[in-house]
Amino acid sequence: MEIISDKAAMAARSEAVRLEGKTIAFVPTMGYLHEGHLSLLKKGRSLCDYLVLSIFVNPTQFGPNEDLDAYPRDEERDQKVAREAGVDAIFMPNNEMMYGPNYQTYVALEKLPYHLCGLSRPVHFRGVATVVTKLFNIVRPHTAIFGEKDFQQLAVIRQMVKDLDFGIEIIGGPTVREPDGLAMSSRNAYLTPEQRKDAAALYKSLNQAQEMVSAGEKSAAAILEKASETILAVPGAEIDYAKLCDPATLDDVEAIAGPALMALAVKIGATRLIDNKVLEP
Ligand SMILES: Nc1ncnc2c1ncn2[C@@H]1O[C@H](COP(=O)(O)OP(=O)(O)OP(=O)(O)O)[C@@H](O)[C@H]1O
Ligand SMILES: CC(C)(CO)[C@@H](O)C(=O)[O-]
Ligand code: BAL
Repeated sequence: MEIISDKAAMAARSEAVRLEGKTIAFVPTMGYLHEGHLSLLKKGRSLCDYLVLSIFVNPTQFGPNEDLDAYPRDEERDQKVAREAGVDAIFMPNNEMMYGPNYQTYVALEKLPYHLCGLSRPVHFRGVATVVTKLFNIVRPHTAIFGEKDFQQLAVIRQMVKDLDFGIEIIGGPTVREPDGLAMSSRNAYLTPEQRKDAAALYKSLNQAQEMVSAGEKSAAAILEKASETILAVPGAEIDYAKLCDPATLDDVEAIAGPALMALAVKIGATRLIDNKVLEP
């Protein structure tokens, strides 16, 4: 496994792999790897000849009062885990390599970011779309894999790849969960043991919503009221949003008439967690 921090070296490696007629799968991450990331790496490994993992905590997708500086990091452990997962190259640039002096170009979508996480994190998706564009141009993958836990991010990337003709196949991987249902996330490391137990309320509320829909409930308001009740039973929980929306446009849905995305962002103490489930009538 190669560890590459220089973008020209990464581009040259990808070019050499392509010239050999091999295919490249790419899993972009911010590191502090867990089983969710591993499931994406496994998918990539099975799909292509050469597997690239990137680890870069991208400053442009964090707002001024967010957790950029606190974001958990463990390079040594990540490298060990990546080697065991069969990664061929880790691309881990630094901020100067990605955003040099006088940096001034950004990629912004006009509709999808104006929903869900984009409302509470106004610069977030512009930062994600920009860094993923840069990573795609450096790594030049045939296929890239993203987690469904970040449902809106996956939608943004699919739209961007289609609109800008990237010619990269985008694959979504299902959310990997802890035994109590909590979606795995690097940010789970911020939770105290008590908060960690309480955090299972997000998954519980998604399942309750599916049960209501399966029992014939159509009203989004009724479903979301029950979800709020379950989540707010947790001491110190604060709902950033709890929404039912169209999985394609992310527009709000008032009555369930087909598959609907239930999306949650909840602060447990200082930690903001997201989760989602597509509810099937
Ligand atoms: N539990 C999970 N199951 C499947 N994929 C996941 C899971 N958690 C994260 N991913 C995916 O891994 C990729 C890298 O995500 P990232 O490094 O931000 O991890 P994270 O654990 O989501 O961190 P954060 O705490 O910032 O949300 C993204 O495509 C993300 O959707
Ligand atoms: C896609 C990504 C690596 C871009 O920084 C990040 O948003 C993430 O880890 O989901
Ligand atoms: N997994 C999304 C990265 C972020 O929250 O910034």
